[in-house]
Amino acid sequence: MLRAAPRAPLHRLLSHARPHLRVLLVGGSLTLAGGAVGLAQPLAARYVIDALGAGGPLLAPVLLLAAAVVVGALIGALGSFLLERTGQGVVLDVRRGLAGSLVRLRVAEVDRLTPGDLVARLTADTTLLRTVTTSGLTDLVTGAVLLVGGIAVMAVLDPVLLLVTLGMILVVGVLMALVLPRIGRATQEAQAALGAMGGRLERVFGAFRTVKASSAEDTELARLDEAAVDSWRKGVAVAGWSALSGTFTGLAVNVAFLVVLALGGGRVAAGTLEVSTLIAFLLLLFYLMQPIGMLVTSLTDLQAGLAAVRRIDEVAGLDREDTGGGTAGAPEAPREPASVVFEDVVFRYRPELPPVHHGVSFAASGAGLTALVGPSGAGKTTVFSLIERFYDATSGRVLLDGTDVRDLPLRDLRARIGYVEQDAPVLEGTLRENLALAAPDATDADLAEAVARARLTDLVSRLPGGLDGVIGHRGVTLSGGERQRVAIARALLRRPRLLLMDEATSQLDAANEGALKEVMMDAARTTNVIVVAHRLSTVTGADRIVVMDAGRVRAVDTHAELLEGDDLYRDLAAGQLLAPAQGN
Ligand SMILES: Nc1ncnc2c1ncn2[C@@H]1O[C@H](COP(=O)(O)OP(=O)(O)OP(=O)(O)O)[C@@H](O)[C@H]1O
Repeated sequence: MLRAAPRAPLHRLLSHARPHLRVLLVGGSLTLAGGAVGLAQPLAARYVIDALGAGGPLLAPVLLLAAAVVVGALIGALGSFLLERTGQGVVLDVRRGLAGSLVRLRVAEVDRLTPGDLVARLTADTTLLRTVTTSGLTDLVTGAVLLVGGIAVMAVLDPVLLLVTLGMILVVGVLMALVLPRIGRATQEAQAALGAMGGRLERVFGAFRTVKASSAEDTELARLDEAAVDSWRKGVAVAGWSALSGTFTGLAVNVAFLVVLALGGGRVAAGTLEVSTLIAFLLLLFYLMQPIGMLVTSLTDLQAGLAAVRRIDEVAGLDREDTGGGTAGAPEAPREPASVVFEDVVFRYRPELPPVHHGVSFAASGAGLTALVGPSGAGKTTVFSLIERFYDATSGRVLLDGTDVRDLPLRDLRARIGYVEQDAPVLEGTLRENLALAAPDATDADLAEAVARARLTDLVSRLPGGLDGVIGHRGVTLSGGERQRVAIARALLRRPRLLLMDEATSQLDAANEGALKEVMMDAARTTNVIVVAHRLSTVTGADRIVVMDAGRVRAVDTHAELLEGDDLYRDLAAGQLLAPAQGN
């Protein structure tokens, strides 16, 4: 679904760990030191056994052994705390970066993505990085160093028995080379399935009432279940491969132990090997299980981490908006009405789709009301999307105040505009938060003014908590008309120089419609207001009406002139009982 990231995943994984290099080095060194102290334990044990055999004083050897155990444990604990803390830091950094990328994605990218999958990338995939970028990396190094250290000590103790150990290590190495790529693949598939499950859940909650009303719970549940089972299956595969490698590693160590015991025991019986040396060797062999286990686990984690990095980096490769520069939200004085000009605009949503605009041209400047009317699908809402630069025109130009919108910093461009979407989305939170979304610095007086202008006073007095009353997820606790007016108040608070209003196709009763018309006419006295009108009754008094049909502008005129001169407009008006159709 998403493009692959440009850089090698291992490189990217290491780049996430790099800012924490110093703490990683300290944590890793402590783990290493803890391990080294552990490495000394078999030698201390040999010292105790020799002292026992010789009947010498025991206090010093026993104290040394106890110190090795306690100090090793303490150092190890501190090291692992530091690494875990760093791991959480890496996850925080990556989540921040990813959240920044997600929020700044271009609208066109979001059109083709599944939000649920993006959520999984931000939550589940980033979590996978916690271990791998810290203890995973340090365990890899520490495990390798300790393994080499252990082998060196073994070489000093007995080179023949060492050969048996090396054979065992070779078997484990070959095994890991076979298993690791499979673990990596299965992890990535498991994460993708988790993302798909998020997507399917979001599909259900995005249309929850429709799902219920359609009695579609069971079919939707089946889709969710399918994704859950898919993720489970891949997770089980990872568990299977991990268990297999763990078991074979354990088996290899045990076989090596038995062979060393048999060979060493024979040599002890023959008097060619000290019993203390054999015991020390066997202890070392078991001690080596720890670095070998570290290596196996960290390499397995590394596979999971690389899978997560691939999925996270796919988001980093998506197109983002450059919102930098500009003077966001800073009120400009005086706020003159902005002018809008469309110059022969051709636009297609995606290269493979046919154009939605086939050379749209019109101009709307100064204070006043411009209405865009036309049949469904004519391209009216798309006009707004191009002004806001949610998309860029394929050819032709969109000018705001005489400047091509592509040449304006996005923040500056959008700071001039108030936008009321057709379905007037309301965000979860309080009414105050919803209103101040586009104008965080709005004072109580500003809020009160916008509430009054958008005819929301009744709602504020009815809502428990007033302005601080909580509005449910997607505004479900509000009526359609209230949502529309909340969106209008939000747009007005921005003190826009251009107000774009996409009229709701439904939801408004006569009283609401009248209120909306008043708000619109009121705003049009000082602002350039462009409205996509589905009800012609809302715009009969507009200064100009732009009639669109199938991606083209048919006519621009007043209501009275259009009734006279434009067939389509006359039909639209007749359909809404505003004027008799031709021939009636
Ligand atoms: N994000 C999108 N991706 C692809 N095609 C789209 C997208 N949004 C709209 N379209 C298509 O573009 C065409 C014009 O849509 P637009 O929403 O501008 O029409 P409209 O005149 O506002 O319609 P309505 O009156 O029904 O709201 C439609 O055919 C629609 O299917």
